[in-house]
Amino acid sequence: MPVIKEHDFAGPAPPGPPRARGSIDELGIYDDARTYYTAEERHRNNRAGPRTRTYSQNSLLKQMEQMRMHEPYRRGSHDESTIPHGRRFLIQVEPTLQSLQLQEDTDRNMQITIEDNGPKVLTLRTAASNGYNRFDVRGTYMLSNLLQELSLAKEYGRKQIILDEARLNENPVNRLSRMIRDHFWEGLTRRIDASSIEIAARDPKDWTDDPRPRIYVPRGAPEQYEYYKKLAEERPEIRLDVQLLPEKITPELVRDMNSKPGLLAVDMEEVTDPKTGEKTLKGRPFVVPGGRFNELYGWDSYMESLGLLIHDKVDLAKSMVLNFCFCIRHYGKILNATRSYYLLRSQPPFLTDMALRVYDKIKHEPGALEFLRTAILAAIKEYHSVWVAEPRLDPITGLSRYRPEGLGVPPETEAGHFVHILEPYVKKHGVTFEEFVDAYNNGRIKEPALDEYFMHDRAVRESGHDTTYRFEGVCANLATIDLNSLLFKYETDIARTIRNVFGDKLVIPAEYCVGSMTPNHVETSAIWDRRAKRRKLAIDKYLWNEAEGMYFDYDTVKRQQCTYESATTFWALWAGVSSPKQAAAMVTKALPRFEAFGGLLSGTKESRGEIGLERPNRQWDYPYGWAPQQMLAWTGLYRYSFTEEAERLAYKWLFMITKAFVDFNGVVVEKYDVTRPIDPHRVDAEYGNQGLDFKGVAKEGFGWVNASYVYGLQIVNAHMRRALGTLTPYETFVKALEDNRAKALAELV
Ligand SMILES: OC[C@H]1O[C@H](O[C@H]2O[C@H](CO)[C@@H](O)[C@H](O)[C@H]2O)[C@H](O)[C@@H](O)[C@@H]1O
Ligand SMILES: [Ca+2]
Repeated sequence: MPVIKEHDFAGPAPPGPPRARGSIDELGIYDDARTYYTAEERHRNNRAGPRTRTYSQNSLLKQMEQMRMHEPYRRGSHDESTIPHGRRFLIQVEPTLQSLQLQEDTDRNMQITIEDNGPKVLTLRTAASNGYNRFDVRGTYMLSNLLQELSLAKEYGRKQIILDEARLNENPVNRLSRMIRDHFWEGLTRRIDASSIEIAARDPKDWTDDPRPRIYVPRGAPEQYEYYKKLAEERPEIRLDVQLLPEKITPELVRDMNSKPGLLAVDMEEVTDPKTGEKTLKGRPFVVPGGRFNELYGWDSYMESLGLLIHDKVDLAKSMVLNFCFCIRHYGKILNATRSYYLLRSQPPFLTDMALRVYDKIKHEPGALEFLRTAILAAIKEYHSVWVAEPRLDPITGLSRYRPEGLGVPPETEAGHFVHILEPYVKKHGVTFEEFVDAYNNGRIKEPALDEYFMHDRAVRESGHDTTYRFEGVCANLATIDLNSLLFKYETDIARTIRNVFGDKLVIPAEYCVGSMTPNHVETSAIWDRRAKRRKLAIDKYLWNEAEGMYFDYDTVKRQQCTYESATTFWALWAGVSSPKQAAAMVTKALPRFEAFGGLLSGTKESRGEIGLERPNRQWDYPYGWAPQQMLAWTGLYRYSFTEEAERLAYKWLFMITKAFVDFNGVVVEKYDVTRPIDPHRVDAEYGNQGLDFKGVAKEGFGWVNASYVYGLQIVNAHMRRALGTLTPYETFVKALEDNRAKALAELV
């Protein structure tokens, strides 16, 4: 079986979203909303002269009905429907928005979806006729696009617009790709500096009575401390609280900081202020996941970077790598996310792959090599000090576990998440819930069984898979296939980079040394090759299950393999740790257990077990599917030349997302129920779904799902992409292919 070479893979060739090219592009029909709605000339009805109408599309009709008059009903005249790039409508924004909402948003959730019971038709007036002719806009998709366009037009202050029909009936694959490229990334980009600190500092998870903006600056960045202090003084109205982080970060310190949660500073660059000519600092931007997650996350960022790179937003992906290097330098690790309450834990590590993909795009630029050197050195430091050090390293197997430090109950979870766990203790101590949590967190009440529970809970959150019955009450003991695949990838990436980019010699400066390392010693690829080989042996020994044809976690305390079937088994393909034989076994035996309507399930139904009142659904279990699981599996399957399987899974995922986007007013959410064909975005486990809460038009989508969409479009072939644009279910698509093939064969004879 041919195995593709490391980093040859960046997904197959065709670019993600096609920018409409040729004359349609020159007309700017698919311009981003700002460009489209701020172009004065575009919205001036040059054909109208002084007669421009000011009534809403339906109001004249209503008046005539009231007067029992009949306006001659004219659908667009012949020449309008044959205009090369389609019909254009002359619309009065506010009144049309109002009648549209009143008539079509029947459940009043500020979205037009297949669940609304309106007539699903609205009459618009055409621009070419100066509003004299009318045309019906029909169906959920076009009407919801109209709602979105009008919402955007209103935001840009337009009273009247001339709207291209092509924006209403646009191929949904193109529209979603365009929304992601032109709107969602921007909506999710944050910068922690004077330009927008109040937006970046906002924390929807803040549980305190006074959720004011607060930033913690590490000791090693005094210039940043000065910068934020000055900013706070100059703009007292934002109430920015600037705190210097103590030198030593301990579990007690982090627990005590929970009464004052805040952002953690990330990297800044020195720039010259164009107004004053003076030197100042500028925050390095980053993308946040969205919804309640308004900070820089670990593995979300990696997934997001795959989408950003396809959209040529290389600087943003590069900036996120540099922010990670800053975190390793100042906080000792890539954090779960950059808030004070995440200081002690990390998330699944992807830094080497992320840095190499960025490097690949910038390697001809000055400074590219230094960028890669910094990132690889940071990854080496993180590898030694976080992932292969106690307590995460299991010295017996040589494998690693998620096992962060910490004290007490994680404060950022949704209220009520731990009630069922803590209730018995609350009763036992005869205090209120709040009193118990406070006493337990501060060590006045000791409960060793709870300590054990929360050690595992923290590990669950570090794993990124929070939460799942795979991990409950045991996570910190597990050598997981996910983490060990990722570390194998670090080892092989580092080996190859040292060998191929740095002439097989990498000097490790003092600031990157860990433990007994000698400053400025030289590392070659050999030691990293050996580490990778050792890990592969251990993975084969402890995690591979020949009979089942897949990998399982290994319980390092019970010294036995676990039985929970997790989609993370495919991460071994992504990392290249499997042999071709193992890969083939996984495709034949394991893949069918995880494949569902909308792509890959996180875990199998059998492994999750029965759920009920006492045992609620967990969001990383069956029947949910998550973007990172899909993206890693597609890449892994591709890597081992299982192209057809990768394409099929990508198609199913993309189809589900596109259909929800079309039927539910442009929604893109954090995760999907991949067994639910009609409304897969409905997920009520734990804190519910993120990305649903918008009025009129979605502005952000959700970071890693946005990325999975544009990345997935690179996995499927052109034929599939076209079929997705017409919302063809996978089975219909395959049937059509088979029919065509049979026909072609018959014609051959
Ligand atoms: O607030 C509860 C938990 O939320 C986060 O986890 C979820 O969102 C993250 C951001 O998209 C994602 O990385 C993670 O995989 C999700 O499960 C957070 O990471 C947890 O630490 C937190 O307790
Ligand atoms: Ca509605």
